[in-house]
Order: sequence, then C-alpha cells, then structure tokens
Amino acid sequence: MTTIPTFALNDGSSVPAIGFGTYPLRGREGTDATLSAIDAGYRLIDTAVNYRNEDAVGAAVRETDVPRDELVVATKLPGRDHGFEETITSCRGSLASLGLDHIDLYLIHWPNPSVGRFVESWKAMIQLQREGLVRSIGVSNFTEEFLTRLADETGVLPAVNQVELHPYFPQEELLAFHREHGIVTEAWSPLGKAQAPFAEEPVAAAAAAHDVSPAQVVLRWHHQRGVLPIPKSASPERQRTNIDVFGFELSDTEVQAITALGRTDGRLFDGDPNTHEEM
Ligand SMILES: NC(=O)C1=CN([C@@H]2O[C@H](COP(=O)(O)OP(=O)(O)OC[C@H]3O[C@@H](n4cnc5c(N)ncnc54)[C@H](OP(=O)(O)O)[C@@H]3O)[C@@H](O)[C@H]2O)C=CC1
Ligand SMILES: O=C(O)C(=O)[C@@H](O)[C@H](O)C(=O)CO
Repeated sequence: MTTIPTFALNDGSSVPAIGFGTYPLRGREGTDATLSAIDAGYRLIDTAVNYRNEDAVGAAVRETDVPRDELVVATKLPGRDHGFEETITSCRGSLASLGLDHIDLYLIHWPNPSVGRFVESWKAMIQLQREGLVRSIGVSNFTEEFLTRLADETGVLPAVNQVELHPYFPQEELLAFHREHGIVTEAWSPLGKAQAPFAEEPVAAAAAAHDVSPAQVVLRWHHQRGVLPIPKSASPERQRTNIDVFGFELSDTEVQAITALGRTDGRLFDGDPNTHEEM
C-alpha cells in the first residue's frame, strides 16, 4: 500500500495528506463505503452533523481492524448549534452519534455571519480541546477576515480551514494567507464534483503524459500546491485510484496550467461564506 505523506498541524499533531469525503453516503452503504476507503488506505474520514452520517462513519471506525489511533475522524458543527453552550452540547451529540470517545478534528462547518456567534463556538472548541474530547480544532468556509477575528479575539488560529477548492476555483489568495499563518488547507469538492474539469486540455494532457487518470492529475495538483483534498467516491475502484497520487509528479508548468483554469465565477454553487447561511 502507498505511504501517505502527512501535514503537521499548528497544535503539534498531524493529519494524512489526503482524506475521504463522505457526503451524501449514509446507512449501511455509508459504512461499507467508509470501510472500503479505509481498506484502500484512507486514514482521514470527513463527516458532519449535517450529512446525517456520523453514525455510519462511526460504525466503520469501530468495525475496521485498523487501530483507532491510526484514524483521523473529522466532523463539523452545524450553524444551528453556534454559541458556547450549544457547541459543547453539539460536540457531545456528535460523539454519541459517532459512538466514539473523542473527535480527532472538529470544524465549524460554516461561519454563518448573520448569526454572528462563531467566536463563541470557537471559544467552546478551545475548551473541548483542553478537555481532550477533541484533538485538533479548525474551521470550514472561513475567509481571511473571519480567521483574523478568531485570532484577535481568542489568540488561537484554526489548525485547518476546509474550503471550496478545485481547478475552476483555485483560491490563490486564501492559500497564501493560510501558508503565512500555518493553517492547513483542506479542499472540499476537490474534483469539482458535478463540474469536474477532466476534459480541460491541461488536465487531459497531463493525464496522458503521466499515464494516470484526469482525477489523479487533479488530486496530485492539490498535493503539489500544499493542499489536502478529501475526494468522495462510493466506488472502491475510484477510492483506490484517487488515493494513488503519490507516485508521480507534475511539472511546475503543468501545475500552473491547471491553476490557470480558475475563473471568478468558478464556485460550484452560491457558497460564498460571506452570504451563505447553512444551519
Ligand atoms: N465543508 C463544506 O462545506 C463541504 C464539505 N464537503 C466535503 O468534501 C467531500 C468531497 O466533496 P464532493 O462535493 O463530494 O465532491 P468531489 O469533488 O469529491 O466529487 C465527488 C463526485 O466525483 C465522483 N468521483 C469520485 N472520484 C472520481 C473519479 N476518480 N473519476 C470520476 N468521478 C469521480 C463521485 O462519484 P462516485 O461516488 O460515483 O465515484 C462524486 O460524484 C464531501 O464528500 C464532503 O465530505 C463537500 C462540500 C462542502
Ligand atoms: O456538503 C457540505 O459540507 C455543505 O456544506 C453543503 O453546503 C453542501 O455542499 C450542499 O448542500 C450544497 O448544496
């Protein structure tokens, strides 16, 4: 099995350089897909309260022969649970749904700026980390402005920020900010989901040149930009090929040509964190 590189987090722990996305897998199908992903070598599993599959993911974590301490289980706080006490209660609910005694990576799912309570949630997450219920804490869909507010008001920067990132939306500026502040970037919809750029010339040409699939080119592009992608696939075969991206290297020219596919309207849906509200 391929050795998966790791990223060091700002709290001293580490995470694998690729993870498994689980939305919208649920029930026994979700557990089986997570088990086949673990068999394929994934050690970071991404779930969320709002995916309604923490139970399915937790079952896989309990059923697999892979030791618990080799797995990184990431889940996310929904918007409706923002607030200090609400976050503590929500975290306990996630632990119960997962059937686990700790969460490895706990993220605020969306900032929901109109609710205006993400800083209170962040303070609760700092407490949960101190109490050991959560190993690492981070956020998702945060902008530079929201990240700066967390740092200014608590002195603690997130270990990761999971954001929309794919060739049509390469997030150059946010990536630079993350690099400068030691925040690991996770890419959601890393393949571009329904709008995968597999037929685009720079992707197709690199796939032919390296004798790999277009999806492998895109996932390798993330890796070479220092980004941690979390591709979802229900297919064991695609799970295997998606994680097999550490044995070839794109040239700088190929990486730049794929990044150049980015466009200002490249988001998959109206997921602007300044306006998108997700409860
Ligand atoms: N924090 C956030 O706000 C968000 C987080 N997420 C997280 O990110 C994860 C990944 O994002 P997602 O939106 O699922 O998008 P992805 O970019 O991972 O694309 C998933 C789609 O691509 C297909 N696919 C997977 N591998 C291949 C391949 N090798 N060749 C062709 N098609 C392929 C899958 O189909 P099939 O299953 O049939 O293989 C599925 O339809 C989610 O599962 C979730 O965990 C997602 C959105 C928002
Ligand atoms: O899947 C997620 O994590 C989300 O945050 C959702 O916004 C999801 O992408 C969606 O529902 C899009 O319509």
